[in-house]
Parts: sequence; structure tokens; C-alpha cells
Amino acid sequence: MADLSLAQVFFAVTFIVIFLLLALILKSQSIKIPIRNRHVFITGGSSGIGLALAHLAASEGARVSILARNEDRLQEARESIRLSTGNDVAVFPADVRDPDAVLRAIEEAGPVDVLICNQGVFVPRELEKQELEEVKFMIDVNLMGTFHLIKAALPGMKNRKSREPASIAIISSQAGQVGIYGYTAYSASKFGLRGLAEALQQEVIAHNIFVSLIFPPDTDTPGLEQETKMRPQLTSIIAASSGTMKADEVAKKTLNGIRSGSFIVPCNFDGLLLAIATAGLSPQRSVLMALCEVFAAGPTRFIGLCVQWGWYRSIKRWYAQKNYNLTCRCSSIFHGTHNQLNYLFYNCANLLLSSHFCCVH
Ligand SMILES: NC(=O)C1=CN([C@@H]2O[C@H](COP(=O)(O)OP(=O)(O)OC[C@H]3O[C@@H](n4cnc5c(N)ncnc54)[C@H](OP(=O)(O)O)[C@@H]3O)[C@@H](O)[C@H]2O)C=CC1
Ligand SMILES: CCCCCCCCCCCCCCCC(=O)[C@@H](N)CO
Repeated sequence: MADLSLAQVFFAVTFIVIFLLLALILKSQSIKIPIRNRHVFITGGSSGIGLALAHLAASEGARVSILARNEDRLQEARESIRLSTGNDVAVFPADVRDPDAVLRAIEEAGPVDVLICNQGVFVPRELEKQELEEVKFMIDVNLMGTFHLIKAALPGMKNRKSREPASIAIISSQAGQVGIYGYTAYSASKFGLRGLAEALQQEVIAHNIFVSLIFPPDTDTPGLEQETKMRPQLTSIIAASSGTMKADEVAKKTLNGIRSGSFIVPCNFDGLLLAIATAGLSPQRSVLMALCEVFAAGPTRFIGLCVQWGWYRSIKRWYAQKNYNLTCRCSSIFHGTHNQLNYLFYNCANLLLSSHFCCVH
């Protein structure tokens, strides 16, 4: 009994000391980035999450600019925002892969207070089946495009007249926190954004600019609709671990994250666990979140390992099933009908695969 209370006292003291230390370190870091009357520049603002963000920012009284390649879709977006909010937005047709076009658009739009790099493309496929062209396409649009945007907007942001804090927000993905089957190139482009964001935050903090990285799960958008038609079944199975959100909900989380200057912005509960499990050395401005990260690191690692175990089990089963179907077809060709041999083949394949997976995992 005495031992137990000693342990309790020890735990309580440790908790309080860590809390006080964190409060001391992070105390002056609580900030508020206003949206009203600010210039919010959103790329990919003609569809999905970007369009939802443009609606939301315009309804909150921001001066909104949107950039995308297709001018017709930009005009449609402009019209729908005018109808729902009564506010006009400026549209800039440009491809983020072209640094000169990006620079021209941003110069024309005027100094930016909140830059939201949301444009993104995703072509999910196993790397072996993916053309290098597609890999390059995703890296160019998702990662290089973001470099072009930030390089173009930064001088104006640093020299802005207003004393109020500014923001550079980057839309990543949960596939930018953990590698997912079928997303080798996509995950690489999104992981790259994290390195960019972490280093950039140190370079711009002196100018009162806050970087936010947003990590949505699957989100109901025209982009996802296209993607689900072609993505590998295993990608869908694994991505389903985190459910699907509406573009409006993701836009709300994003704008709130930007407002509070949060560096990591998860969008749902799984995203919160994922953020804790992958906190690494990223900045944290909330004492409460910092406390969660410190104390939940171990347990979330455990949950993460269980989740991974489930994913590898699905992969193993899927391949065993595929192998079974293949052997079925082969033996049908040779014998004209299914027979006992199929089951033998299937069981052997399964056994081989499971021993293989036991070794690698
Ligand atoms: N939907 C989802 O499940 C998830 C999406 N995300 C991320 O959120 C972001 C938005 O996704 P979502 O709303 O689904 O995408 P959509 O496909 O619905 O919209 C993409 C937008 O980006 C623009 N865009 C694409 N390529 C370029 C380019 N080269 N230059 C300029 N603009 C471009 C498109 O316009 P246009 O084609 O006219 O250029 C469009 O406005 C992406 O970064 C994506 O990776 C993250 C997690 C989940
Ligand atoms: C520690 C515990 C963690 C528990 C939950 C982990 C769940 C991870 C799921 C990852 C889903 C990735 C979706 C990518 C969506 C996307 O970007 C594409 N639709 C392209 O747009």
C-alpha cells in the first residue's frame, strides 16, 4: 500500500514537473492569425479541399485568390463562391510546375498573408507498374510546385506592411506521415513536404510567419472519385483504416489550424493518434498537445505496431488469394477443371508466403 502511494506520488510529481517545464518552454508561443481582411492565396482552389477552403475563407471576409490550371473550372469556382458568399475571388490560371507562371500570378495577386499550397495529384499504383513519368509528375506538382509557390510568395510576405502574423500552410496527407501500399511516389512527395516545412519554419519565424502542415485522411473530392476508380485494392483497404472526411470538414480543420499557428494539423481522431506517433522533432505550440505527445508516445507506438500488423496481414492474405486464383486458372487450363491439386498449390503458396512475411516482419 505504502509502495503504491509512493509510486503514485512519484508519477504525480513527474507529471507536474514535466507540465510546468512544457508550460515554461511554450508559454509565449500562443498566437492568433486573423483571416478576416487578409489576402488568402489558395492553389488548387477550383476543386475539392481547395474549393472548400476558398468558400470558407471568403465567407469569413478574407480577400481570396485561387490558382489552378484549368480556367473554366476556376471561373465556375468563382461563380459558386460569389453565389454562396456574395464575395468575389481573383482567379489565376497557372501550372505550379512552371516557376515563372507562378511568380507572375503571385506578383499580380499582390502580397499574400496566408499562402495555402493545396494543389496535388495522385496516381496510385505499385512502383513496379508505375511509369517514371508518373512518379516525376507527382514529385513535380506536389513537391516542386510547393517550392515554386513559397519562393514566389516569400519576399512579399516578409515585406508585408501589416504587423499581424502570416501563414504558409501546406496540404500534405496521412500518406505523408506513414508510407502506404500503392503510394510510393505520392508518399515520397508528401514526406518531402514535411522536411521542407520543418526547415522553413526556422527560416521564417523571425518574420512572424507560421508554417502549418495539414494531414487529411481520404477526403470526398473529385480527385478522390477519380483515384478510387484505379487505385490498387490494397491501397483502399489500408487507407480505410482512417475513414473518409468531407472536404468542408477538412477545410474547417485547416483554417482553424492556420488560425492557431499549429505546425501539425491532424483532421480526425486517427489523425491525432498518427500525429502523436510521428511527432518526431516537429515544433509544437500547444502545451496540452505537447503533454499528450510526451505521455502517449509509448502507447501510440504500441497501437501503431498493432495497426501495421493488421496491414501486413491484409497484404499477405491478398497475395495468397491472388496466388490461389492464379494456380486455379493455370490448373484449369492444364486439366480442364479445378481439382485437389489447386488446394495443394494454394496451401503451399500460403505457407511459403507466411514464412516469408514472418521473416520480413
Ligand atoms: N482527396 C483526398 O482523399 C486527399 C487529398 N489530399 C491532398 O489534398 C489536396 C487537394 O486534393 P483534392 O481536393 O482531393 O484534389 P482535386 O483533384 O479535387 O483538386 C486538385 C486541385 O489542384 C489543381 N491542380 C492540379 N494540378 C495542378 C498544377 N499542376 N498546377 C496548378 N494547380 C493544379 C486542380 O486544378 P487543375 O486540374 O485545373 O489544375 C484542382 O483545383 C492535394 O494536395 C491532395 O494530395 C490529402 C489527403 C487526402
Ligand atoms: C498510431 C495509430 C495510427 C492509427 C491510424 C492510422 C491510419 C493511417 C491511414 C492512412 C490513410 C492514408 C490516406 C491517404 C489519402 C490520400 O492522400 C489520397 N486519397 C490521395 O488524395
